[in-house]
Parts: sequence; C-alpha cells; structure tokens
Amino acid sequence: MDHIPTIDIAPLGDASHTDFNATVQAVMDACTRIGFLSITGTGVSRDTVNNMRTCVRAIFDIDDDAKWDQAITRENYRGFIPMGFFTPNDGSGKADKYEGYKLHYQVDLDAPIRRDCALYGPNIWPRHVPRAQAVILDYWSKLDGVAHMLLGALEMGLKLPANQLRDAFHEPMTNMSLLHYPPQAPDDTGYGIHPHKDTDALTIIAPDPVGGLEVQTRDGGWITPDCPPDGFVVNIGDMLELWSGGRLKSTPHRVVNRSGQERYSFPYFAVPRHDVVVEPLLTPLPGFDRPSVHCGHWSAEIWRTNWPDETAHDATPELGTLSD
Ligand SMILES: O=C(O)CCC(=O)C(=O)O
Ligand SMILES: [Fe+2]
Repeated sequence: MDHIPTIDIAPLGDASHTDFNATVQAVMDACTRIGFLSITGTGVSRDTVNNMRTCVRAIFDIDDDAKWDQAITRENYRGFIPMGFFTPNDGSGKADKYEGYKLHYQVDLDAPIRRDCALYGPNIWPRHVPRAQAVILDYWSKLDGVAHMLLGALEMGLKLPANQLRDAFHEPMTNMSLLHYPPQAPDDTGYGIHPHKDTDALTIIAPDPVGGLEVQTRDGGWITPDCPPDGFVVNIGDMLELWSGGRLKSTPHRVVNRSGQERYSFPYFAVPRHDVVVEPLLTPLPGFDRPSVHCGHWSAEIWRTNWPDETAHDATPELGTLSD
C-alpha cells in the first residue's frame, strides 16, 4: 500500500549536515511515489500555527451578512468565498461544504509589477479581526521559507541547476485559502472538498487535529496522512509535476469532515511569478505529454472560471482535473 512518510527536514537547512543527502532522497522518494509527505523540523513553532488557527476561526466567526460585503468578486478574487460557492465540474451538482477566505501574495497598489499583471495587488484584510494581517503575513513568510527549502531539495533531487525552481518564485503568485468546514452528518455523501489535484507547484498545510484530509493511493483507495502535531502536510501540485516531466506526482485528495467538529484549514499554495512558463525542465517520462502553462494566464483563467456561468476556453490549461 502507498504510504505518506514523515520526514524531518531540519537537515536541509545545512548542506554540510551528515543527513543532508539522505533527507533530499527521502523527500524525492515521497514526491515521486505518492506526491505527499508530512514534514517536521521546519522551525515554524506550534505557537505560530495555533495563533494562525485561532485567527482563522475568528475570521469566520461573524454573521453571514457581514461576510457578503467582504466577499470575492469577478474582478477581485480576494475575500470571503460563500458556503456552497464551488461545485465540482463533474456534473454531480453537489457543492463543496466549506466557506473560504482568499488571499494572494501581498503587493501595494502602486507596485510596479501591477503594470505587467493586474492580478497582483493588496489583499482585503478582514475588518473584524484587526490582527489578521500581521498574523497571516508572519505565517506566510515562514511558509515561504519552508517552501524555499523544499524547492532547493527538489532541485538537487531532480539534478537541476541550483535555484532553477526557486528563482521562479520572486514576486510569486503564491496564494492562501482560509477554509472553514462545518461538520458533516455521518450519512452525508458529499465532500468538504471534492476529489481534486492541486494546480499550483507545491502546497503546505498545517492539518487540523480533527482530521478529514484523504489522499488517493495508486490502487484507488484513500489514506489519511499521519502528521505529528508540530508538522505540516506537503503535496506536489500540477506545476511541479509538469516541471519535472512527470517524475514528481500531483495526487488527488479530498476532505470529508466527519469529526463532528468545526474544521479549519489554511493551505499555502506556492505559485511562480506571472511571467513564468512552466514546462518540463527534464525529458518527460514516457507517456507524459502536457502543454506548458503560463502562470499569469493560468491564474486569470482560474479567477474567471470560478464563476458558475463562465466556461473554460479550449485554451484553458487542463490543470487540476482528474481526467488527464
Ligand atoms: O483543507 C484541507 O486540508 C485541504 C484543502 C485542499 O485540498 C485545497 O484547498 O486544495
Ligand atoms: Fe487541494
């Protein structure tokens, strides 16, 4: 059976560490086999994560009416995402059972990069939780560091030139979703989040102790990552799969909240800069044949096709679907 390993990544912080190469290899094995791993030794404290979880809970703890005037719009995919907004494109019509709050890499309104890509900009910070901006940006910068370390290990494991991946993440389109999943009744056949693959490069999640994340194995079963309380779950998204010519695996996963408790999650999605074109950096594995992805166009398509009345163009990248 496939297995999601727990790896202490502390040795990655020091190239002369005796366990450096073994840690790179362990990360590679996980990413090439199941595409998921749990990590410890990140240097991100339990207090940082708990602080973030408390903040996320407070953000959702207001009346629905107040959420609507800080909600996402077609022009700006930032702010509250109402419960039931996202439905899977499998025709089942069953909406996912979560509400969200969308955040993107923070830049000022007058930042030069906005002249090249208008998707960049300031976030909508929740008015009712004044500390949210500081707490979230602190968490975000710590996860930037963790992502950087993992990307360095993958460069080494894939035998790419140093910084080839990491250089794509200056002024990135990295984003976060704050998520609240109400408990689902035992006989509820729906999902918190329906089975999907992540469309980004790399996702990092501090799992809610109430559980609920499930990962598909190669034989079609579902397993739950084992993650220590101070750990994070990491998974490869479609962009790293594409960069690696199919070596690193983007694996379907889903959320079902049968805990009887409220579940809060705040995935960090590492996405390269707008002008990066993701295409294989190595000869693709036999049978791996995917079109390249322009990060800015791809992000614009995600923003547009979020809306139920917008349909994908022929040119919409086939990322994140379970059909390919
Ligand atoms: O909430 C989680 O644990 C997973 C969320 C997820 O898979 C996603 O937002 O892509
Ligand atoms: Fe996901």
